Formats: sequence, structure tokens, C-alpha cells
Amino acid sequence: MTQTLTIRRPDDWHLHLRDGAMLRAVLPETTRDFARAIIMPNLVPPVVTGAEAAAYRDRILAALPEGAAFKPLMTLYLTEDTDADDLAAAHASGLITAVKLYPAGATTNSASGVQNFDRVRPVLERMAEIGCPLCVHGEVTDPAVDIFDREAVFIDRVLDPIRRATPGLRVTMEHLTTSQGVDYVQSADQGLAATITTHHLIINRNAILVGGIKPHYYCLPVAKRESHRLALRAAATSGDPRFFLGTDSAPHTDPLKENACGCAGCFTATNTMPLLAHVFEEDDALGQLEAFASLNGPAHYRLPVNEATLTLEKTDTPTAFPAKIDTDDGPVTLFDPGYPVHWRVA
Ligand SMILES: NC(=O)N[C@@H](CC(=O)O)C(=O)O
Ligand SMILES: [Zn+2]
Ligand SMILES: [Zn+2]
Repeated sequence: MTQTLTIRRPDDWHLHLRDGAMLRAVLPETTRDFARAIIMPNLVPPVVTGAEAAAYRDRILAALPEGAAFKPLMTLYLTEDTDADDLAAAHASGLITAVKLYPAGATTNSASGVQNFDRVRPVLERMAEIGCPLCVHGEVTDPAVDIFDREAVFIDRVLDPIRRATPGLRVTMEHLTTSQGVDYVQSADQGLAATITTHHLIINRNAILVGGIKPHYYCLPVAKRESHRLALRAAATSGDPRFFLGTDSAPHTDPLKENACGCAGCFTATNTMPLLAHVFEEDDALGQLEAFASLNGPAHYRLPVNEATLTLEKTDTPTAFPAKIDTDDGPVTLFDPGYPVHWRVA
């Protein structure tokens, strides 16, 4: 017997496509199921100016598979030297959808990020004025703060002060990993939302550390203890419009993951929709999957929902996902939930 679920075509509100050979290899994994994605700007060097975003968008469009209907939603990487006029022009022309704040050193390719948050205040004020949303990697980089506490501390030390100082600024907390994050988002009646990744709904920190170190489960913010995963699951499956899907699918080649200093990032573009169907079904919330993956994100970004649809089907045989995607840079291991999944995209 086959069970099916048809939803409006989903969007991915947090995606790493990289560039060059990696871009060409991973882009079809997203365009197969998703209509749009917020494209993260943490290339080396980062996408800082409107001109750089336009050039990157053109490289993405040139790499699109034949016939793919996919719109990359571009972002700028906020630095202490960001030119507010250039940003405003890129936003006004529709070139960019949002601006991304990385605390310097917080994650992969964040060296050019912000060290002194006071120095970006004028740009944030301009963004509030023109209605350009801010996406935030919410972790402090203070070496004295435990890595498992860095999101919660960021909310108190950095994010809440920024939001109070910049009323009207619309913020997306990216890849939420803690119950404190869930509580903070729920405490705001406007201007704050959060993306939640596929993998943070599935793994807790044991996946990384029990029975040997598992580099393919290492990402930032690092997965937390089980109570946090359960809080994320409850938020994602609740239908609350402030929570929506951002896969944070972040490809690194196997040699860079399986390394004495392995890169952070889980690659989930290929199997996200079947995994989400599994997760939502497990929580008796299949009826909320469309809100999480296809409705809440467009509402936050003030964009129309997709007219096209996506059908998921559940079959008796487990779905066979590839273990790895081949790229000309090397293999990229696909996120493995650790259990069989019977859902697939029809
Ligand atoms: N999430 C990750 O672990 N890695 C991302 C960066 C990021 O989103 O923080 C990457 O670019 O590889
Ligand atoms: Zn991040
Ligand atoms: Zn990311």
C-alpha cells in the first residue's frame, strides 16, 4: 500500500551551494525538490557586494540542470566595511533577499565576519528602514564560552541587544539548535523567526560522539542534548509560522570531513523531504509539513508561496538514497539518519 502526501513545492531558507565543481554537483540535489533557496554567501572570498552577488547568481543560473525551475535568493555577507548604499541598491533591485551576519570565526568561512557589532549598527538601521531581513549565525565566539552554550549566550549578549537597538529589523535566527532559541523566538511577537535544519530534528550530540567520533554528524551550531532536539521537533511540527525549513545543507568533501580537523557541515539536500516526512509522521504532524517546508518561510520573507506541488509517497520498501554524491572535487557523504526511511519524492 502506498500512502501519498502532496504539498506546495517547498523552499530551502538556508543553503550552501559553494562554487565551481561543487556547485555543479550539488545544485541538482536541491533543484529536484525545491523551488527556491536562500543562498549562503560564505564563499572564499565571501559575497560582500551587490556586484559579487550578481556574479554568483549568474554562476548558479548557468549551472542549473536543463529545465529546472529554481530561483536562487541571494544574500550578502555582512562585514564591518559593508557599504549601506550598495546593500540598499541590491535590495531595491530585487538582487538580494537578505543579508547574513556571521560573528567572525564562528563557523566555516567566517573569518571576514563581524567582530565589533557596534560597527555594523548603521547598516542594520538602514536594513530596518528598507525592510531587508537579517539572517544570523547565532553563536558567540568567546573562547571562555562552552561550545554547547554558544547559541544561548549569543541570544543574551548579542542578538537581543541588537533587536532592541534596531526596532523594525526583521531577523531570522539560522539553524536553531536549543530550547533557549525556541523560547526566544516564541517570545517575540514580530520581526523574529528561525530556520530549523533536517539534521537537528533527527540527531542529538550522541550521534557525533558515542561509539567513536562520527565526523559526518558534526556541524555548527553543534547538535545539543536530546531535550533540545525535542524542543526543536515540537516547534517545527507545531505549525507556528515563526519556524520553517532551512536545511543548512553544507557539502564538504570526505577528505575534509574525515580529518584530524574536520569541517563543520551536514549534506542533506538529497534526502531532506523524505526525512522530514518521516519525522513529521512520527510526531503525528504530517498535516503541518506543508506549513514548515512551504508556507511559513515565504510569509516571513514576504514572498508568494509556490504554485507547483511536490508529492511524497510512503512505500513498503525503504528508500535507497545514495551514500555519497560524486563531485569533481571528491565525494560528499549524504546525511544518514541511522534508520530506514520509507518516504520518497514521487
Ligand atoms: N553549518 C555548518 O556546519 N557549516 C556551514 C556554515 C554554517 O552554516 O554555519 C558551512 O558553510 O559549511
Ligand atoms: Zn551558520
Ligand atoms: Zn549554513
